[in-house]
Amino acid sequence: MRYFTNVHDLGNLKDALKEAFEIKSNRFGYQELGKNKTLMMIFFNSSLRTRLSTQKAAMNLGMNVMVLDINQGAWKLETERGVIMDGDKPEHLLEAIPVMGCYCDIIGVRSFAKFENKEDDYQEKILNQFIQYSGRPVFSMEAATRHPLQSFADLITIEEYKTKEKPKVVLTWAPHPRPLPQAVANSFSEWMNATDYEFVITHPKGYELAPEFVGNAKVEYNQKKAFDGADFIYAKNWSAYTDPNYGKVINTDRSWTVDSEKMALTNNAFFMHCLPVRRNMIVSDDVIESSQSIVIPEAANREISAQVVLKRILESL
Ligand SMILES: CCC[C@H](NC(=O)CCC(=O)O)C(=O)O
Ligand SMILES: NC(=O)OP(=O)(O)O
Repeated sequence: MRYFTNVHDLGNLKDALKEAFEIKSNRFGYQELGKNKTLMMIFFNSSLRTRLSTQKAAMNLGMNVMVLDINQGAWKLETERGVIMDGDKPEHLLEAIPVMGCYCDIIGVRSFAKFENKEDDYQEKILNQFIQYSGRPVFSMEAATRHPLQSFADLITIEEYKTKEKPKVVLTWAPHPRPLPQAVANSFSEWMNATDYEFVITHPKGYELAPEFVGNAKVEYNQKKAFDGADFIYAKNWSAYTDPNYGKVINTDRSWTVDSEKMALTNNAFFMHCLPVRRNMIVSDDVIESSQSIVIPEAANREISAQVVLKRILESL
């Protein structure tokens, strides 16, 4: 595997899950693979889990790791071609990318949607320049439209906790004060649609995700109906996708916050969220602190999803 940007790059999901569970019980068993190999992690946006879990996964595999926060310490980067660079950006992405590629064997990139140009975001303009110009294998640490390391960890977690072969999984929108990317919701939907789970997406009107991510999911505008009989509740905020509201907050209705009254409608569902989470906006304190909340094991599985991906890329070098 040379690139990891979406669910299809992993191939057969059952095989990937088998490999994940094997690694989880033997995470230091492949240190020769990463010996004298360097991972470079490039962040255009903040991170805790991705930053720490991916570094840990690389160290488990015997790799060296370098981390670069583009907006702290590195030169501000011009990303538009043809621009006269007489402003506050001394370096162009088209030099910086191949230079970074000189110093490592594998590159991870985090570059959120900017909401300035929907086409640029949904064509993954930044991530694809790293793929095109770095000369190295590249994986996404959350790009404009997907967060595959998160979604793979989410799938591992559901497989660990499910009590039936085909659980009912509900992705629910919840309110947030800022315009957040659709990436986590898109990606979770893409991965859930690749399983044989019963998958439902619930959100207010106006928050429809792009059709290519909704796929065959059932869309239910009534959150309480969606929660009925659910085995897993996956909460996430996202900003509007459909024009003319792309990247906008069009609803902050706190009746969509996941609370214990709503969780009581479910089949004693587990609560999931990728974190970081805005308590009492997305979810009430008592729900995220309840015995049904699996957000910490979910975050712990980020080390495993990253290690499967890095191991497969190392094996292809
Ligand atoms: C893994 C999630 C990363 C990001 N989350 C945020 O940017 C949260 C920022 C905030 O709550 O102000 C998102 O929603 O895509
Ligand atoms: N879930 C996740 O990717 O967290 P960070 O943004 O903290 O990396």
